[in-house]
Amino acid sequence: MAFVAIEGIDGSGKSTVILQLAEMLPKVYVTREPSGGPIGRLIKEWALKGGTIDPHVDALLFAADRIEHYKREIEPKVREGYIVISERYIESSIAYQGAAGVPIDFIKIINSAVPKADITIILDVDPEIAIARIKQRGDSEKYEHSAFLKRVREIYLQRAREEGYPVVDASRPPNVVAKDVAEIITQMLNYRKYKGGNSCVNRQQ
Ligand SMILES: Nc1ncnc2c1ncn2[C@@H]1O[C@H](COP(=O)(O)OP(=O)(O)OP(=O)(O)O)[C@@H](O)[C@H]1O
Ligand SMILES: Cc1cn([C@H]2C[C@H](O)[C@@H](COP(=O)(O)O)O2)c(=O)[nH]c1=O
Repeated sequence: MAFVAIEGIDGSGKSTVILQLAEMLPKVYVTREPSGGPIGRLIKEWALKGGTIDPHVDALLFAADRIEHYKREIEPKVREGYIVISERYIESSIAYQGAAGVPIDFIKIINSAVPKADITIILDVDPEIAIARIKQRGDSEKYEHSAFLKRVREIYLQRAREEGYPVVDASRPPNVVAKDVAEIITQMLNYRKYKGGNSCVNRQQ
């Protein structure tokens, strides 16, 4: 049916919003990156725990995980008629590995084996708020530092301007954020229907 990517810095509220979207929209399949596959597990258990020595390696691992994830899980579920909602996709690599110093053209090339999501939505929040939320949650990962997340946020916002991605103010209460995101998805899906057929909103990189 359609493939939606929900993006944003750590602690922006992606998991919280996606849980609510699954109640608000019909026939939703929820997934995330890093995926639950072997490369995703390697990322979670090794790369995100500080195992890699160069951010190009992170970029390559995330791209490899994504290709497997898209071909094994996302594409089949879209074909079965689901609205597939992924927490993170290509824009996460552009924002995080870009902020870590990997050239964006390199990231685009290694991700060129998979299409862009039909709909990409950025949840935007000040990194200080996000960090406070993460601290409350009680765990902390490699990228969860204010200065780094500021750079990640800037790249997300720049990409939103360039690509026309909707940006949602995620500093508001979760149910308000989820309602906005559900409305954007519904409107974009209706527009797609009106334009005719199942063609995707944007498939180029
Ligand atoms: N809109 C909100 N207002 C206040 N707190 C929120 C909001 N959304 C989420 N939270 C809380 O902030 C914390 C992080 O939320 P969540 O896990 O949904 O973020 P995330 O973007 O998925 O984070 P990560 O990328 O690190 O997995 C959780 O404790 C959650 O309850
Ligand atoms: C897909 C992807 C993820 N990351 C980073 C972003 C987060 O810090 C972690 C994922 O963990 P979370 O459960 O979402 O907190 O990985 C990245 O740097 N590049 C990527 O492509």
